[in-house]
Amino acid sequence: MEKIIVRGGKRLSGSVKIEGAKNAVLPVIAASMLASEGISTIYNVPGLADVYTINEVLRYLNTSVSYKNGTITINAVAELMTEAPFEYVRKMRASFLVMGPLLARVGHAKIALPGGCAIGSRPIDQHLKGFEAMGANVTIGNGCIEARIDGKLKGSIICLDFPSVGATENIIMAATLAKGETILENAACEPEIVNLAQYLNAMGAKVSGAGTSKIRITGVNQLHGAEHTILPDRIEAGTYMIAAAITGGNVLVENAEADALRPLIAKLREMGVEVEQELGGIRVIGTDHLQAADVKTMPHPGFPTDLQAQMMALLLKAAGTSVITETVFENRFMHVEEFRRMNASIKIDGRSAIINAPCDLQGAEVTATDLRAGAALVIAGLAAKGYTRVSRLHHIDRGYVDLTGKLSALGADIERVRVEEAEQPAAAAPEPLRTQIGVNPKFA
Ligand SMILES: CC(=O)N[C@H]1[C@@H](OP(=O)(O)OP(=O)(O)OC[C@H]2O[C@@H](n3ccc(=O)[nH]c3=O)[C@H](O)[C@@H]2O)O[C@H](CO)[C@@H](O)[C@@H]1O
Ligand SMILES: C=C(OP(=O)(O)O)C(=O)O
Repeated sequence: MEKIIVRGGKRLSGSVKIEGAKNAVLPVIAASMLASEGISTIYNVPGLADVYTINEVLRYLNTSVSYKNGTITINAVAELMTEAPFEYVRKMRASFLVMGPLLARVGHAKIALPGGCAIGSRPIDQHLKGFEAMGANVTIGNGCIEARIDGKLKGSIICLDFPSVGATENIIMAATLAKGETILENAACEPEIVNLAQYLNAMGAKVSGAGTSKIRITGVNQLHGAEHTILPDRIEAGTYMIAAAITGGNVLVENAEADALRPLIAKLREMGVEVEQELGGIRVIGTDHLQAADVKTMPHPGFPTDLQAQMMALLLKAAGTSVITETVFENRFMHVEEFRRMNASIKIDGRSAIINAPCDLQGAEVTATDLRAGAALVIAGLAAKGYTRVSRLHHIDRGYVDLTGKLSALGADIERVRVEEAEQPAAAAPEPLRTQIGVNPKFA
């Protein structure tokens, strides 16, 4: 197995380039299956494990996908298969995004229950509610979800209980080929949804209102392949901004878009970090006097849950008491236990983490419990005394292209090494799959 080994104490400086967004490219690749004519070309595609996984899912469904130098070409013209098996889907929850396109184009989809990060119960009831409102018959059994419609889906008015990103994307994709108009209310407003809608419209769809909570989709008869560029990854950008801040560094985060990062920028400034928009990116200049701040994660345009763990790492170095409240996922504090190994003082009270800082962070043997937790531990390691060794790197590889190389180029003392199995910490037991259907307790 591999580990990242980081020795804290270096100030980061220079510039780092941000890749295309994982959370934008996954739905875009899934949406490509809607094109019964022509080829799609997708630019600025990051070389991430999740991208390879969704490409494999599409290939299994009889779509031709090729990926070279950051560009994917997809030909989905052949007759599609409609069943996505467990061995692909379990790796990545976003595989479930093929359900909307399959249902719209072929009228049938049978998908194994999706996997994902160990960040709590992640039901898919809102996706299914949308498909059912459009006339699909949905059944669940033997670890699979099957949806079927005789003829075409029908446009409908759908109001989500919660602005779910995945449900919004799946329902928009399903509605593009439905008969009539679909109105989606309480829709998620994330920039990745705007990016998806732009692609769908380039394919011939009629989607308006993406980026607001009310999205209107008028069904069309057929969609065709199109060219599309993936927007920069705001979460990767935010991760490097926080890494720069925790080291008191001076880093230009190239391609980062300030509009998509407003809540993080506001919090960094509140903590005393200098953040400037420059031509070509965002510059972050750290301070040796970080101030405590309270953070509450929310759907966009609130503070993103995907930056919560990294922000916690930064708050461990800020003077005073900070409170982080996680409202999006019910169990996204798995990194707290790992931070405690690094001498962090954090108390959990329900959905809040109370941080007493500044902590005298010390390097330790830690485990990436999920994707962003992994990045956060590396960030904490940049500011800790001595060596921090992070294991379970497959989580980090889902969402970061060459995290070690990019941090090293900024001056961090960091390397990724292969270690013998016998040296693995006892904690490296296989992970249980934590996905379930049903109603999120918060909606019950
Ligand atoms: C591939 C991708 O884009 N992943 C992102 C997407 O995940 P994802 O699309 O899975 O996240 P959702 O917005 O759907 O989930 C948000 C909350 O709603 C709940 N929920 C969701 C759907 C549903 O049918 N029922 C239900 O109860 C979830 O359990 C969670 O508590 O948005 C999350 C929230 O910004 C991000 O953390 C993920 O990085
Ligand atoms: C939770 C995340 O991703 P996913 O929804 O793909 O598990 C993430 O990107 O932080």
